[in-house]
Amino acid sequence: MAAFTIYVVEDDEWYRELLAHTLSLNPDFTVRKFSNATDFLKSLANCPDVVTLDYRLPDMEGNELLKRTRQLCPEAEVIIISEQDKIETAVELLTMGAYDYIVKTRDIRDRLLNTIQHIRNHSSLKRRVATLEQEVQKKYDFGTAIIGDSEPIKHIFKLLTKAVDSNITVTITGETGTGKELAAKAIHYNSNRAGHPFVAVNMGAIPAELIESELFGHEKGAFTGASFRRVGKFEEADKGTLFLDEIGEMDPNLQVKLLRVLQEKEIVRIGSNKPVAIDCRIIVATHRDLFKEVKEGRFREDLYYRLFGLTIEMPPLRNRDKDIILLAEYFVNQFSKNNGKPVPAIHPEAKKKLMSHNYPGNVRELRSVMELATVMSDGQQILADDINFRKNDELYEPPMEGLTLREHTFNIIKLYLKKHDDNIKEAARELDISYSTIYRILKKEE
Ligand SMILES: Nc1ncnc2c1ncn2[C@@H]1O[C@H](COP(=O)(O)OP(=O)(O)OP(=O)(O)O)[C@@H](O)[C@H]1O
Repeated sequence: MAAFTIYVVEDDEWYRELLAHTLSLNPDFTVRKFSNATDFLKSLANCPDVVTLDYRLPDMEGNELLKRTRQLCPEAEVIIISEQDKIETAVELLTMGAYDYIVKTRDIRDRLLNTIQHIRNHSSLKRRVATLEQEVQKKYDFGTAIIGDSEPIKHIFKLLTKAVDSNITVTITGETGTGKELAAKAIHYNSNRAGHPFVAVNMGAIPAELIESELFGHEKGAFTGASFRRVGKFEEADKGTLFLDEIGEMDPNLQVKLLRVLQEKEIVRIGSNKPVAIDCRIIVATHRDLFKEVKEGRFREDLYYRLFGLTIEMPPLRNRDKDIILLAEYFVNQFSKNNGKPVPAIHPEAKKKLMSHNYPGNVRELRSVMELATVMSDGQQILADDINFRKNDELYEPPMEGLTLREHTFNIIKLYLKKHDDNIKEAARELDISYSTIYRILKKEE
């Protein structure tokens, strides 16, 4: 861990030396001592990680000093050291943002070291989260995350930039596997909402009776089985982005509710009557032609126009010939590196074979073909024989027409299970639903 700076502010010399000595025994700690508030405040041009603050100093009230410290160094944690064990004072100081309140007793040293250890763990966690956030952001830089150099994809980059620069509602359309979710993430992680959650919900994959509580949350006891309060996806995505995938599959009753939420900018948890304000950007996606759905009466016209903002149509891979090899090399590279293997080259004959396919499963299909080819190759070169396209009837493409929502849900779950070799955990993860939901739906259809 990096060096950790602690300022000890204490007018009683004996205590000041005791605390400073105890802390400086740890070689990672840099300790500075102050006997009054004035000198201490002057030193806050450089913020420490932690301050131990005597509650009674000759030149300033404890509350006031805590307030100023928090203003000057909001990231520094303040531990109040006090003579008295008064619960009201402790509560007041903790509410004002003090990290802990320690009374001058025999075990003060242990207590102080313990608290500082907590703070260190917490701050290293905070640093880790910040690094991870940066990594995620880098991962979704347009150029690095969305591979392509063809004219259609260059046009998409332009639209994505427009979406990032404004808060406009975005509808992403396109066939399965064309990168709709990837585009939504790229918008989010490049926008000023990037530091907040990106929450994805697949409207087609969640059973109708669960979707409302999934989106809006519920209070404890709102219905049988609601044994705890649950925050819905709208609240989870607070200050971030809510990605509603397969919006065209949304139940008509729910369409009305969604429209209301978009208009009022608030939701009401099931079992509650208290509205909760929401602040999240909405991005929706569909593989359907929503306007046609409106004309045929399956999608509400008012919701359609409410959602109508910027439409980004992801091009199918067959219209982006130029990107096929680029993407193929990218997936081989990524897969080999993730598995700690050398990166095989793609033989010209294999490239020819890749160029001759029409990719009904789009980029997702190319990705799985290339991952399998990497496994099948001798590690040096991917040959034409290593490239295997699945037959059309095996492709992952859920049938959408003429089914009830329940049948549709069941089929989707079966397809995801097939895709993950009956691994329920993996299927649940990808569908963003719980294990138990999968079990329950399978059981019902038996
Ligand atoms: N241009 C691209 N560059 C790199 N990877 C891509 C690109 N487009 C898609 N992918 C990858 O292809 C896979 C499918 O993409 P994604 O899930 O975003 O598609 P989708 O259109 O949302 O699919 P569906 O309609 O089935 O939900 C993902 O692994 C994604 O990372």
